[in-house]
Amino acid sequence: MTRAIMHGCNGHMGRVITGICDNDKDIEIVAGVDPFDDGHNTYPVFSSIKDCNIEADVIIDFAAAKAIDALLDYVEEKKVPVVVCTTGLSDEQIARIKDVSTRVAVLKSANMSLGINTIFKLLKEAAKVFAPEGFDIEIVEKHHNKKIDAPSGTALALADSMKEVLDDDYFYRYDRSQLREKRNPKEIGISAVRGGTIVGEHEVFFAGEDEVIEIKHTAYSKAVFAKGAVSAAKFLKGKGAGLYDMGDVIA
Ligand SMILES: NC(=O)C1=CN([C@@H]2O[C@H](COP(=O)(O)OP(=O)(O)OC[C@H]3O[C@@H](n4cnc5c(N)ncnc54)[C@H](OP(=O)(O)O)[C@@H]3O)[C@@H](O)[C@H]2O)C=CC1
Ligand SMILES: O=C(O)C1=N[C@H](C(=O)O)C[C@H](O)C1
Repeated sequence: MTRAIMHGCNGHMGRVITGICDNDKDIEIVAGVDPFDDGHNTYPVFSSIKDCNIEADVIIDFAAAKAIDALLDYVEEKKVPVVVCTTGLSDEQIARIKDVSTRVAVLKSANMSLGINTIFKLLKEAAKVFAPEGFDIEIVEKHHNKKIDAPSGTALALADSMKEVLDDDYFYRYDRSQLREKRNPKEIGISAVRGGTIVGEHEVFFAGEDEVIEIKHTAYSKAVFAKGAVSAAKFLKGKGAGLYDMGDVIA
């Protein structure tokens, strides 16, 4: 049995994960953390992670970038492994996660779905074939109108996965509105659409002369992310210090 703390328990993802754990005998949410609590949870809820006095094997985090520093303080102090799913983190926060992972197990992933984590591998192969042939690379992501960060963490991770196998001079272009020049062949364009209740769509285009390859992932419910996060929490229980990702869980 994995005992988990749900960080961001009253948010959209926290609620879906709570529902999944209610029907899974191998994991139990023993406490939640969220600034606002309407008392609907069956577990105790703390308004701040620093006040949480319940022991657990792992923390599942779907909260907000502004909450990450206090979360990492707690992880360091209690030496409790953490699955970090929150996106929109600063470069400093990402650097701190790497540092903390030298002392505690941390699994960080901008997208917990099987589909996106498989696409990371496919994109590396595709980029190796199409980029040297002069194909332009563009990413378009679409999300609901409640999303705070743009572009999505997944779009950045998709770009990063390709950049690993491309020449160093490739760079990310988020906005062309001030440009009056042709597209730079070394840019990876990343565009964000926000509207309605779109759960999450990511599309990567390799656009060449007279042919276009499109690789697309569509999430139809938040359950795809929640199931991945629950698997990741079970995986991380008892793990030694290190920086893990969903590739380790799926492998
Ligand atoms: N890796 C992945 O696969 C996925 C990642 N995400 C990411 O997860 C994050 C959460 O998404 P979602 O659930 O949709 O967002 P929500 O805004 O619905 O939920 C976040 C919850 O965290 C709460 N919160 C804010 N500050 C703190 C704090 N200091 N401590 C604890 N909880 C806090 C919020 O409270 P309040 O509303 O009062 O501020 C809210 O209840 C986002 O960054 C999103 O991009 C989402 C889906 C999949
Ligand atoms: O905020 C969301 O909803 C999502 N955020 C993640 C991201 O920023 O990539 C993952 C998923 O697409 C849903």
